[in-house]
Amino acid sequence: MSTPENPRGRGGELVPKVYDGEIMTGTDDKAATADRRPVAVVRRAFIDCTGRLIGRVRESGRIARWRGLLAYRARKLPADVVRLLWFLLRGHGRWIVKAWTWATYADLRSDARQARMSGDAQARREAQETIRADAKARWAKLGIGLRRIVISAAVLTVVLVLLALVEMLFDRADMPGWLVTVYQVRDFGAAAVRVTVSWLAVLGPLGWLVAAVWEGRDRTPGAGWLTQPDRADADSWVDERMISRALAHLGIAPMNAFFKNGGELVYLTPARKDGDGTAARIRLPLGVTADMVADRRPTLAANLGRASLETWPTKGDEDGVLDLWVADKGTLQGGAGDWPLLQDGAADVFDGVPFGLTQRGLIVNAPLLEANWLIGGRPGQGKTSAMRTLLLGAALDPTAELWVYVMGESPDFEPLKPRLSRYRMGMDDSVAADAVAALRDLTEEMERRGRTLGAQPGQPPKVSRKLADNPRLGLHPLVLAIDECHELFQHNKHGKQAEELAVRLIKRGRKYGIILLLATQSPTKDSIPKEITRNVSCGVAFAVADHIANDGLLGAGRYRAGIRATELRMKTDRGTCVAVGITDEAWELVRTFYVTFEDGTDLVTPVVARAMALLAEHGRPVALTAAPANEQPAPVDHLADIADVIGGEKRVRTQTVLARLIAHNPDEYNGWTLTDLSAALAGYGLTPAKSHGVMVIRADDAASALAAREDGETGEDTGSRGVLPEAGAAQTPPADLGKRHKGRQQRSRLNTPENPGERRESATRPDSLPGSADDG
Ligand SMILES: Nc1ncnc2c1ncn2[C@@H]1O[C@H](COP(=O)(O)OP(=O)(O)OP(=O)(O)O)[C@@H](O)[C@H]1O
Repeated sequence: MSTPENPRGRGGELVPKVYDGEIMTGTDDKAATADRRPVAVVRRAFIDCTGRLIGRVRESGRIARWRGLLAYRARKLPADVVRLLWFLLRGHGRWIVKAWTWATYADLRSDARQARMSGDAQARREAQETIRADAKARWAKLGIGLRRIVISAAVLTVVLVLLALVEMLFDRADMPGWLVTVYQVRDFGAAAVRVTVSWLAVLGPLGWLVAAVWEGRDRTPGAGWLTQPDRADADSWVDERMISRALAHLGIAPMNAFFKNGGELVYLTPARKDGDGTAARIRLPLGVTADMVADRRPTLAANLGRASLETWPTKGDEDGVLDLWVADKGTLQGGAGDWPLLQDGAADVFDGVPFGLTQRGLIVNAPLLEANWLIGGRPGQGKTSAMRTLLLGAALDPTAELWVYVMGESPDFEPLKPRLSRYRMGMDDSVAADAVAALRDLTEEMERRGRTLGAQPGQPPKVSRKLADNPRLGLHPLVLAIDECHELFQHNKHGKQAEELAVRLIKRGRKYGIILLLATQSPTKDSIPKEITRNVSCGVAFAVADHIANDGLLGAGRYRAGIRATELRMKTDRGTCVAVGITDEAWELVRTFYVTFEDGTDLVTPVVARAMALLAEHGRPVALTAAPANEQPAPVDHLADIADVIGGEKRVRTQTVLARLIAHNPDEYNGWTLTDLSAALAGYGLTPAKSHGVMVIRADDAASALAAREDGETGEDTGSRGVLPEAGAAQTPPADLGKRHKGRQQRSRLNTPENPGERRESATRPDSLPGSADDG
């Protein structure tokens, strides 16, 4: 080995310098082989082992972290000591306050004060009585405790003095056995007390100090400050302490006061990992509501070191309960990935179809059965794609039938065409007319399904998978999707009807496997009827401009409750939506799956091809519901309707008849005027008559016209049943009219119970209505 003075070793070779305390890991082999004495061998082995150990220690990241942590705490030691001293002082202060509160009944008096301030005399009286009763009880308890101690001490002293006197007079050897045992117990007790007292002299003050520091500790939960060197790991770590601190700096006055007075937040659910983030449920202090926190979302997000979109303060079960979900940093930026059914697989509409990934990183199986959807957002944010994904899912269920209406020029659904039994796209009125016809057909289909269900054994309350599988029943899932639906609801001619029919379907179609999917850019109260917004079960909002659009899609009060799609950024958050009703949670932040159909990439067509193959495999046609798209609805029988609305009355004012007709069949009669009614009556050879100065339609006349028409029809062949009679075609009714047309006959009979003969006569003279003698 060389020395600093002699860098050359014993053999004259150059060897590195060695300083005191340096561990020689790379010991010179030659030197090692040279010295084979046992001491030198052991020394070399020791050096070798420790060297390796240190090397390993250096490699271990965990230990390195601990070393870093300890070094950090060592640096912080002076500050920690000051902090502990402060806790010690504050602990004593808090004890004094507690003792004072106890002695002066400050707690009880504050109840009384609150009652007085709220002007509740009864509560105040009760609080004062409680003070009196409680105060007595408190001191009484103290007195009883003290008395017990004094009595016990006196008894013990007497016993000990007696024992000492007896021990002075008698030798222990002469004492009876039981007395000796008593002395032994006394001696043992005395020894125990001595030991305890000697320990207490040391442990007592120490315990006192610890208890005082504990009492004076920071009341914010968690002991993160002990181990958390800095906020470098705040990306994935949100604990109660961080949340409390973030809430304490929101600038909400009652919250500030609460923290200033040493208040502690109650964590109904402590911060815990929840998917790709952290969730906590917090009871807020007096005077603070969850809405107030939601309103300060950007500040809260900044305090937690997150983006606004990653911070979700929402209202819990009550206004004073805050549900907070904070995403792990950056996790919401990635897309949802490939749609699970993109390459293979089928879907079952009864189980839902894959729609997207929630903030918890779970796949949402979107409910379609017993659900209706309203999807909205600003242009280009992913509404149509989301609707298409839902339809693609439904297409992979061979029992589902799909109808699509696009109220604009857009090719988004073109590739689905082979799988759609009804499809119209465009901006012209005929598309709106067809969409309304589809809604009307669906309402009729709904009635039919109601009857079919009612006829099933056990009268099942709703369509089940088993019933849907039976093609003869026609109870399969039927999905109607309308893209840009605001164009339809705002249509000057068809809008009103569309609204009424859609509302009826949404309210009642649920049980019958009829599903409505609506997408819109414009979810305002003018463009989407309120009844629709109120009744859809699944609301989906992509980025929206304001709280009106937000609540239009997600339901009233959602914005205030912190469920806000306004936080979603145009473009940046394209494909991400806030949804309600699609899971059991109050809301979900969903990154929707995207099945590409743009820029020459078409992943939709292969899925549709698979859907077609599935249909073929199950032997199911594309169109299962009877009415083909171009079928004209049966013409409305105006005469029958007029007779119907006259009901059991002898005559009814023309205005009333018109109003009743509109109520009876708004689709047909909305927009009719008295002139239209007169024209229709004239078509049957009827003219309104004057009675008591007003124009009326007589029940007799209507019945006669009907009877005359029926009579004429019996002579015709069946192919002409729908043809309306000519004006002059009213003929004498046959004598057996009542027998063959029970419903009409009953109505006629009710119309003129007192004079059936006259009725028959008047029916022979349809042109004699004005000024008819029977009006008197
Ligand atoms: N889930 C998604 N993931 C990624 N990109 C998406 C997603 N959804 C939509 N996009 C992108 O956004 C574009 C617009 O989508 P889409 O046509 O569905 O929007 P929109 O809201 O219906 O627009 P508009 O109101 O103009 O009809 C798509 O072409 C696609 O590039």
